Parts: sequence; structure tokens; C-alpha cells
Amino acid sequence: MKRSPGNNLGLEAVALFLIMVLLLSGCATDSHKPGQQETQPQPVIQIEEQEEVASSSQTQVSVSAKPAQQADVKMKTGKPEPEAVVKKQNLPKGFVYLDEVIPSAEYDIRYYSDYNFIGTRIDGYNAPLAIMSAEGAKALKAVSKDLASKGYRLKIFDAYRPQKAVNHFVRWSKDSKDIAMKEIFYPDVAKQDLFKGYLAKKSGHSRGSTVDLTIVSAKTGEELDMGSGFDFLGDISSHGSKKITAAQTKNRNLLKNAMVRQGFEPYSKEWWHYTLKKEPYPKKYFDFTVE
Ligand SMILES: C[C@@H](N)C(=O)N[C@H](C)C(=O)O
Ligand SMILES: [Zn+2]
Repeated sequence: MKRSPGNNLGLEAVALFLIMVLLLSGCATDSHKPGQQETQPQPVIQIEEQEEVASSSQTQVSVSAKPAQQADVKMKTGKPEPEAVVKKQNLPKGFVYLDEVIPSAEYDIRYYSDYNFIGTRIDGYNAPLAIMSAEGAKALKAVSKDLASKGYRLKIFDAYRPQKAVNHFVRWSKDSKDIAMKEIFYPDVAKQDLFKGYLAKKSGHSRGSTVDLTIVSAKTGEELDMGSGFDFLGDISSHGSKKITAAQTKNRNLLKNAMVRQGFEPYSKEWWHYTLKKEPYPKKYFDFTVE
């Protein structure tokens, strides 16, 4: 087949184009030789690094934070950003939010979470907040100051507890099949016996001047070893238990003495539970929601 001049010109142009492509691609591979460092970071790599940091921190940080902020928070503090809590501010007269009176304390409101002896959020806890009578809060602030001078801070698990929460406990106790948290919180006590001392159908907490708490080191933030955890419903949690070490007894006594000095009364079966002796509402069981 004869080729026209026009065809020849076309072939030459294609050959020239191919040569140029080959030359250019040769230059590109040269700049990625092993061991050779790039002087300019590649934008693609930067994005991948950012995504990596953000996603690895996601499990540790509250869901309300955006990924980029999460990474930032983790790098600056090493701790996840606490969940933002909006207060309804409609407390009955005579009650206060504890975090406003004792901002130095830690708040781990277990009945708002599902890490408690039932395993779900408890009725009446719409926010992870601790509420108390003004008198109870004032006395607790004095406890906090006393312990601060010794290098400790308070950690609050529960304070005012609405009657509807107590009713939830009662309802749950009647379902013998629901023992999801037995191994962790009451391995040695039959569920139907929990109301024989470990739980109350009418609780001091609903009167507003009872608090469940422990002590943490101000330096490390670690809880003091009390020999059993909060809400471990069993023998070992009693004051004077022989099942714990001398150091654990000393820690329980540190809390007990500080609380008693400010007018609180301990509860024999639970080292973490204290009621203000001169409580302002000794006969009233409140039912307003924690929010
Ligand atoms: C459940 C525990 N935290 C508690 O507070 N127990 C006492 C007896 C109560 O229910 O008042
Ligand atoms: Zn209690």
C-alpha cells in the first residue's frame, strides 16, 4: 500500500510524541529512587497522615468532637475532650449542681452511663450531672478542700437520685433473667437479695443529701485503691471488711474521716455512700429529673 506524504507526516508526529512521553516519564521515575528524600512533601501524603491521626483518636474522644479537633485535643492534653453537657437550670429551690460548687472534683455519673449494675442508663438521668441540696454541697466542698490540702480530689459517682431511678432498680430486680452485669457488680449476691442492704426502695439519695464518691490522687488522677469498686455489691465493700489490705483500709478511712468531720454519716455496707446528718429534707423523696 502506497503511503501519501500526509500519512508520512502523521507517523513522524506520532513518533515524536512517543519519544517525548518516554523522556518525560524517565525523569519522573528518577526522582523516586530508593533512599532519596523528597525536598517538598507531597500533598497526597499529607492528607493521608491527617486522616490516620484523626481516625486513630476517634475511639478515645467524645462523639460530639469533629475528627480534626479530636486529634488536636488528644495531642495537647492526652485525654479525650469531655462530653459537652447542657444544663436545664430548672432545679427546685434549695438544690445545686455539684460541679458549680466543686469544680475540682471528677464526675463519673454511672447511672447516666451503661456501666452500672443494670447495664443500661437509668430512668431519670438525662445528663451526666450531680445535683445535691445546697447544704450537702457546702459540706462536701469542705471535704474537698480538706482533701485537696493532702493532695487529693473527689470523684463523684452519684448524688441526688430521682425516685423514678429507684423505681427502675426495683423493676429490674424483679426480672430474674436480666443478669447482664452480675459478674462485675454482684457475683456473690442473689439478685433478689440486693434490696436486703445494697439497694433501697426509698433511698437517701432521693432526699438530696446523700452522695456516692471516692478519692483520686491530684497528681496522677488515679482512684485510690479501696479494695472494691464503686457499686460492687458484696461483703468486701463493708466498712471494716477483713477481706481487704491495711493500705485499702487506710484509703477507706481517709475518705470516711474527711466525710465524718464535715457532718456526713457513713453507710456500713458501702464504703462510697454518705448522708449528711443534718439533711434539710429528711422526709421528702424527690422525683425531678437529673438534667
Ligand atoms: C446502689 C448504691 N449505689 C446505693 O446507693 N445503695 C443505697 C443503699 C441506696 O440505694 O440508697
Ligand atoms: Zn449511695
